[in-house]
Amino acid sequence: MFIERDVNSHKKQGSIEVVTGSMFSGKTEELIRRLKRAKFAKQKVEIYKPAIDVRYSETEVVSHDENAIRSTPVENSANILLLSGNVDVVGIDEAQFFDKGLTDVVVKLANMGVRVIVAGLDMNFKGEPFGPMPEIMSVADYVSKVHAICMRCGSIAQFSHRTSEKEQVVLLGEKEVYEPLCRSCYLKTKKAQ
Ligand SMILES: Nc1ncnc2c1ncn2[C@@H]1O[C@H](COP(=O)(O)OP(=O)(O)O)[C@@H](O)[C@H]1O
Ligand SMILES: Cc1cn([C@H]2C[C@H](O)[C@@H](COP(=O)(O)O)O2)c(=O)[nH]c1=O
Ligand SMILES: [Zn+2]
Repeated sequence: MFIERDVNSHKKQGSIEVVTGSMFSGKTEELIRRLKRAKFAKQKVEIYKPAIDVRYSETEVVSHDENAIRSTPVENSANILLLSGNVDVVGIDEAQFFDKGLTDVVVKLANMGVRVIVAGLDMNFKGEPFGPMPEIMSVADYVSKVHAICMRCGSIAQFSHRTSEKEQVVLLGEKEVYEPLCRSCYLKTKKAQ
């Protein structure tokens, strides 16, 4: 489990943390856990998500287990910078859906002394890097890769397999459209398609 060296350390120096993995791997729960701890430490916390992600709520980040935290939906990464004056900690969920400018935004925030925590899918359903996530992982101070459980064999899963035939990269959905799979089950399933 990720433990902050010092919840207040960003006051001396900003930082970038990334929580990544497949769908159902616990990214949002981990993001909420870290942000709630920052709130207990009386820090000013702001949470953003892309405006397109309205699956559970327009104004909350919600995990698959229905843990929730208030959030601001934003149209693009530049808005995050505009809205984050005087903030100690910035949380960003579903970061894969943001534009490539998100990398610059998180670096600028960290350089201003902000602790930035980014959660997002590392790969799309094709197993390819997703949106700005690869760049953000490379500039991050800390990267936590979390895993789901494979729905076919019970191993550790890192792929988000799409069970529908739709081909566009962005397709919002839950268990009706996606299942987490391990490498071996993902490859077998793709071969059989
Ligand atoms: N196959 C699975 N493997 C692990 N967790 C699962 C699975 N299916 C459902 N879950 C639930 O999803 C929760 C994680 O939800 P969440 O934090 O929203 O994940 P993510 O943001 O990575 O999609 C787990 O605590 C668990 O209760
Ligand atoms: C793999 C994949 C996922 N999506 C969508 C599906 C969900 O709406 C989100 C991921 O949510 P989670 O919090 O990580 O469970 O992303 C997509 O649009 N395209 C994909 O390839
Ligand atoms: Zn498997």
